[in-house]
Amino acid sequence: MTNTTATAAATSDIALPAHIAFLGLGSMAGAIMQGLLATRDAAAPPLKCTTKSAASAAQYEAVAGISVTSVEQHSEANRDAVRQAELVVLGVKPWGIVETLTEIAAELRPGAVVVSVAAGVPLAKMREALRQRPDVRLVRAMPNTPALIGKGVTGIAVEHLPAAVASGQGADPGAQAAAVATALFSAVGEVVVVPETQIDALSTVSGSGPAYLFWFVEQLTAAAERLGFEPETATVLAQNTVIGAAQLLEQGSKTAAEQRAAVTSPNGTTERALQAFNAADPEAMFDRALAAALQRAAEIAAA
Ligand SMILES: NC(=O)C1=CN([C@@H]2O[C@H](COP(=O)(O)OP(=O)(O)OC[C@H]3O[C@@H](n4cnc5c(N)ncnc54)[C@H](O)[C@@H]3O)[C@@H](O)[C@H]2O)C=CC1
Ligand SMILES: O=C(O)[C@@H]1CCC=N1
Repeated sequence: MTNTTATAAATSDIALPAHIAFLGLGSMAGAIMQGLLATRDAAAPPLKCTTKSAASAAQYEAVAGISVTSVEQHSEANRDAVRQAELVVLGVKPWGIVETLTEIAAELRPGAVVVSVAAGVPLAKMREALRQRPDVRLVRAMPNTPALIGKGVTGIAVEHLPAAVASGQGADPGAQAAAVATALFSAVGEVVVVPETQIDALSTVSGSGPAYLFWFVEQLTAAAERLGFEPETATVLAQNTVIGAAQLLEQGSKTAAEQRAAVTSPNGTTERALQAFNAADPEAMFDRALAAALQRAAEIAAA
C-alpha cells in the first residue's frame, strides 16, 4: 500500500499471520475482510468468519477465500473459528464485545492477538473478560469503511500490560501486537498508532468521518433539487463533485486549503457561498458534533 502520509502513518515489518478469524461480518468487519481478500494470496488459508444470522452468512456464500458460519446455525461457530487463529478481529457491536470475549476465552490459540474495532469499549474492559488469558494480546482499533477499497484510515491502540504479566511474554508484547494489527490494517489503508486515551477522539474524526461526507453529499443533492434540478441530475452534480475533489486531494500536490483557494476567485461566486457557510459558525458546529460523538463513546464505555 502506498504510504502518502509517511510522517503520521505506521508501517509494519511483521507479515500478517496466516490464520485469521473475523467474528461478526457487518458493515465494518465486512469491509476490512473484503479489502484484505483483495490483497491476499489465493493459496492462503481461508479467513474464518462468523455472523449472527444464517441470512447474513448466506450473503457471503459465493465469496472465495473465506468460510462463513452463523451462530444461529451452529452455536459453536465463534469458538470453532478462533481455535487456530493467530489473529482474531471482533466486528460485533460494542455491547457484544465482552460477551463474545467471554465465549471464546478458553478456545483462543496461545499468544493470539485479538483486535476489537468497537467504538467506546476500553481495553481494560476487554482484559477483564480475558483475565484468565494473559498470553492473549489485545488491540483496540478504529477503522473506517473505505477499508473496503484499500483506502481506509485506522487508529490502533495497544494495552499496557502490568510488568508482571508482560515479563512472562518476551520483549514487548504490546509492540508485537501493534505490529500484527498494523500489518492487518495497512493492507486496507493507512494506520496511525495512538495512545488509548485518543482512540475515541480519533473515532469522531476518521471512524465516523465517511458518514459526514455522505451527509454532505445528501445535503448538496437536496439543495440542488431545491434549485430546480431533477433528482438524477442533482445526484450527478453533488456526488461527482465530491468524488473528483477527493481525487484531487489524493493526488497530493495541494492541501485542502490550497485546493479551496484554487476554486475561490477573489470577489467571485464561491467566495460568497463560503462567506454564507462561515456565517453559520462551522467551527462551533464541528466542535459540537465531535463532542457529541465523544460523549456517546463515554456512555458506551460506562454501560
Ligand atoms: N460501521 C462503521 O463505519 C464502523 C463501525 N465500527 C465498529 O464496528 C462494529 C460493528 O459495527 P457495524 O459493522 O457497523 O455493525 P453491523 O451490525 O453491520 O455488524 C455487526 C455484525 O456482528 C454480527 N454478530 C452479532 N452478534 C454476533 C455473534 N454473537 N457472533 C458473531 N457475529 C455476531 C452480525 O451478524 C453482523 O455481521 C461496532 O462495534 C462499531 O463500533 C468501527 C468503525 C467504523
Ligand atoms: O457509529 C458508530 O458507533 C461507529 C463507530 C465509528 C463509526 N461508526
